[in-house]
Order: sequence, then structure tokens, then C-alpha cells
Amino acid sequence: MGAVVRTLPIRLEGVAFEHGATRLLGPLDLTFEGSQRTAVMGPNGAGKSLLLRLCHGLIAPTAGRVRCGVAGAPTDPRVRRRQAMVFQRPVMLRRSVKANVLYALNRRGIKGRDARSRADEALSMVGLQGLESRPARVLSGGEQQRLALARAWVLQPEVMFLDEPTSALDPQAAQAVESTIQRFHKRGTRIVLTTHSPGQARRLADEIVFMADGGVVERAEAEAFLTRPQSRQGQQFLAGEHTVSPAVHPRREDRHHE
Ligand SMILES: Nc1ncnc2c1ncn2[C@@H]1O[C@H](COP(=O)(O)OP(=O)(O)OP(=O)(O)O)[C@@H](O)[C@H]1O
Repeated sequence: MGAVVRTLPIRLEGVAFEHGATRLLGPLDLTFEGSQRTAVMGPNGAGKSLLLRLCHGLIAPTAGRVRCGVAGAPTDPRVRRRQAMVFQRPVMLRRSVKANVLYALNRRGIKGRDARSRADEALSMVGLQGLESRPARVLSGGEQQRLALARAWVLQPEVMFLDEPTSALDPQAAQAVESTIQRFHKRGTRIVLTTHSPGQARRLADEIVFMADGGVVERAEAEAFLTRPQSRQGQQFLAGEHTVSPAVHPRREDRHHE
């Protein structure tokens, strides 16, 4: 097997993503390193999810490249296994809560007593102890999201990408998910999440990457961005004015602003 491969730093070098003739993202240069928590913010269609999916190797850039650690591409299985990604609406296996976590471990070759104790630890990290034998699909939305987090964390990722992890949840369930993310961070997992909520960004992030129109417009310490955004787009976004990516939607608002 050799030494443990690191996935950090993750470097995007001249990365662009195009669909047909439309450039949806980039070209951009961006690095994720260290142990900071990053919130990627920006209006709908800004390219936040695309950015995460490129970093996680779920899609390939149409120009430029993503480099992870020293080993290379995010599609390299040694790199991939050091990362995890959790989506807004997780898909659960038609099995018990614990079996969902064990399945993730078994696929990595971790079985038996070791797997069971790791699964128990992960379930208690997310506050699902006591629900181990319940069918995963009958859990509430918030519990399912915490199970998805347990399944991801149990594999001890160096980096966790979270794409709008609480946007489908009520405030109480969202708070439980936020606490879980905080616990993962305290245990050493690098967090990169997308969110539309300034409050959530303030609670969960050290820095903000603010995107609009498929590019990074600002990158700043969280409090600085949330109180004093430097760009016009950042100011409009935080003021609740909707800017929509021109690559995707016609810019109707411009007529009113000019
Ligand atoms: N694989 C793809 N092929 C073609 N178009 C895509 C693909 N993935 C995303 N897009 C488009 O690229 C644009 C950016 O999408 P993305 O999901 O990254 O935005 P976002 O910033 O996450 O938005 P939201 O806040 O609404 O989730 C969207 O208009 C989307 O429809």
C-alpha cells in the first residue's frame, strides 16, 4: 500500500468547465490547504456545486487541471479515498442505520469488530446512537443527513465537501447538522461547504470564497466578507438582491439597474 497519500493541498490551475459553447466555470486558480473551514457562497448558478464536484473528481475540467497533494488527480483512487462529499439530499441504502455505515466501511475492506466499533463511534459523533437498528429510509430528513455525515466521516477523510448540507432541513435539524460539522472539524477534517446562509457561513466558516458568474470574485476571512464585502456583487448578494449568472440566465435585472 505504501505511505498514506494526502489529498491536501487541492490546487485548481486554470480550471474551466464548459458545456457545449457555454462556459459555466472559470478559468480559475484556487487552492484549498491548511485546516481552515471554507464556505463557498454566491447566487444560484454561480458555479459553487461545480467547483466542489471538480475538486472531488466527479466531473473533469474542460481546461486546466486539479491537483491533489503530491499524488495528482482527484480521480486517483488513493486521493479520492481521502475525500468525502455529502449532498443536500442523501441517498440511503434500504438497510438499517448501522448497516449503512458498515457498508461504507466494508467497501474499504474494513470488517468485523473494527468496523462495528468505528460505526458506533461515527453514529455517536452525529447523535444517532440508539437508532442503529432502525431502517435508514424511515429516518427524518435531518437524521438522514446526519447518517450521511456519519457514513462519510467514518472513512476518516482529510477533506469533506458539503453541498448545501442543511438547505432541505428545518432550523432545528439544521442546527444538529451544523454541530456535527463542527465536531468533525475539531477532530481534524478540513471542511468546504456551500451555503446561501450568511448566518451559517458565520457559524461554520473561517473564510468565504464568494463566486458569481462562474468565477471567484472575493476570497476573504469570513467576518470581513460578511460585514464588509469588497465587490459590488458581494454587496448585492448580502443585501439580498438577486444577481443571476448571465451564462445561464438572461440578465433581465440589468435593465432596471442601469
Ligand atoms: N454537468 C453539467 N452540464 C451542464 N450544465 C451544468 C452541469 N452542471 C451544472 N451545470 C450548470 O452550471 C451552472 C452552475 O451550476 P452550479 O450547480 O454549480 O451552481 P450553484 O452555484 O451551485 O447554484 P445553486 O446555488 O443554485 O445550487 C448551472 O446553471 C447548472 O445548470
